[in-house]
Amino acid sequence: MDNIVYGKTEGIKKRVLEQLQSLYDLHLDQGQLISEELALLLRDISESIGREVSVYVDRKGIISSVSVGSDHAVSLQDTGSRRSLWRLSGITAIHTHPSGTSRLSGVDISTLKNLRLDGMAALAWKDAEAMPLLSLGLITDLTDDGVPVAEEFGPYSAKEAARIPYGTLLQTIERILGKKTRSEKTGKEVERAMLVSLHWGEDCSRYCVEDSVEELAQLAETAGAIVAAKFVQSRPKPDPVFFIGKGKVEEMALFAQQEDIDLCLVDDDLSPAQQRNLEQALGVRIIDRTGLILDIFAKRARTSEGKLQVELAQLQYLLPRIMGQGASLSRLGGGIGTRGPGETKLEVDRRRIRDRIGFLEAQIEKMKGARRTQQKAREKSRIKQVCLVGYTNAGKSSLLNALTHSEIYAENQLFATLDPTTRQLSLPNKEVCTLTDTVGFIQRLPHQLVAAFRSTLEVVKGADLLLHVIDVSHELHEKQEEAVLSVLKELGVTDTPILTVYNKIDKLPDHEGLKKRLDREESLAISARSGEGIPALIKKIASFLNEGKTEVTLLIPYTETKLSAQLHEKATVLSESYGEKGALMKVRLDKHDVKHYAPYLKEET
Ligand SMILES: Nc1nc2c(ncn2[C@@H]2O[C@H](COP(=O)(O)OP(=O)(O)OP(=O)(O)O)[C@@H](O)[C@H]2O)c(=O)[nH]1
Ligand SMILES: [Mg+2]
Repeated sequence: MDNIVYGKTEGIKKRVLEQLQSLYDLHLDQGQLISEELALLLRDISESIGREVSVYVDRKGIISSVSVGSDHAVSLQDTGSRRSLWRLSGITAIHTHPSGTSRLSGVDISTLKNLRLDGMAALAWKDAEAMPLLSLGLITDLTDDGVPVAEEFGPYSAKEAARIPYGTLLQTIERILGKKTRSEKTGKEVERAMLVSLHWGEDCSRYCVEDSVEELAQLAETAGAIVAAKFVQSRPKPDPVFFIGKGKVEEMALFAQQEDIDLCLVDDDLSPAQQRNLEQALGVRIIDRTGLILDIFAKRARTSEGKLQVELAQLQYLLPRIMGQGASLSRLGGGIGTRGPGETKLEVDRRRIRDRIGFLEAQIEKMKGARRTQQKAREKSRIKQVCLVGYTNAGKSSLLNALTHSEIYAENQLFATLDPTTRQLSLPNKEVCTLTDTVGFIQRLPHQLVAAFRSTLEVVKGADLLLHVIDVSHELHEKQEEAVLSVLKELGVTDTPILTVYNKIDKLPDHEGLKKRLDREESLAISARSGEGIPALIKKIASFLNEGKTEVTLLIPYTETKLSAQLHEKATVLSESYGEKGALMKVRLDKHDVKHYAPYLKEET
């Protein structure tokens, strides 16, 4: 550093110039606005030359430039330290008003705003011996268009100014500005969340605590929150009052305050009392794992049946939590953002919630009836039903798209799909089947949801074949696979044949090894993205659905037109030609149906 003094330095005595240069050697304490020493030096130099003197100080307290004259911007041009849109420049300007008050001028304020300075301070004094007074300008807000809003504080004596907790003040301001910018970007307030996961007991056989908290973070982001911190604690068992230990509670309460946290997500299910106690101790909203998943479901539900089911699950979750809850009732129910059962619904008492639950159950029951009828019709139509199941984000919807050339919603989000979507899939052997996409599963899927979605998930039960999609590129795919199988069991799906489909092989560095390992009959490696393995999968589905079928040629006399109509309905007619004696039909049908047509069987030639 050459200790350059910028600005109008002509005619300044060498002694004073040296004084100006020596300003570079002064360091402020980190987080300090000004020191008395600096204030007095600036006063003395400014008095002796009768001009303004400015210094720029960075966040570490180092003086990065010194200039003379009123052109503030001169030496700031090359600082280039504006870090991101909503951040301040990290530079504070301190300058003198040699003949006037410390009040900031219009130019001072606009420089503050234009350069997004941390602060703009002006010093003035009554006479050469007097203690300087300091006024401080800060950007404290942004307009809706993102224009900085400045405020002036002070004047303070130099002594007082030296004691302002300037660093903390700036952090707070940046947080406010940051929040404002984020919410402008997304059009809604983005909430800052801290996560906590408790490791207790010995059981780490399923998801380990770190993996689980990682998944919780993904869920939180899916729900639209920003994850500010993850806490993990080990304990022999949960604390009955707070769930986590008291020390952790204190640590997190402090963190919440310092970091402007809006909510705390707990990677477990809390008792209503624990939830209340934690909420009071931490001073932020508490959402437990089930609450969070319900929240995401609420956001995703599209069809009226899906919405009813989510509301039912939410109310059942809420019911035990609203006993004697006055003020915090509405807070408990709301999820991230403004979802959850609406405020008005939350204000009704338990009895009315019960009524609503009864109503929802009845509605869902009615829809179930309609669904059953559809299901029966499908079963009768002998069109085979294939159903996609798998862990959330495994690529079920992407696979449905790849197989049926559709464009249903597939996203790198947890629970992108809630409502089942059915498409027709044409198979090579002239057959068609239906392919249904379903909601993704997750480890420890809330039981309220399993119950509420039972009727939707009945398509899984009624399927002829399940394609279990696994994201083989995921570190924990084996645990995810187990989780899916256990939810299937919970749903009572035990007899349906399962074809295991290892997806996303394009993400694996080497998948030849995997393909070799998959010599099990009922598994397959594919990439829904690149299309690799899709033709093989289609073939496999076809042969699976045709198991127990056989192809025969029948000669149906013209007197038996009823029979040929029946064949068109029950079997797949591969070819048909008309001869003298009747219709020659090549058909594929269930082996045990062949006997019904025995008299008409024609020997293969
Ligand atoms: N690289 C790669 N990415 C894939 C593949 N299949 C799916 N994806 C991506 O994985 C993410 C999840 O895909 P989806 O099809 O939405 O997954 P899903 O199983 O339907 O998820 P949910 O509906 O949330 O349960 C998306 O970002 C897809 O683009 C694949 O074969 N390779
Ligand atoms: Mg999906």
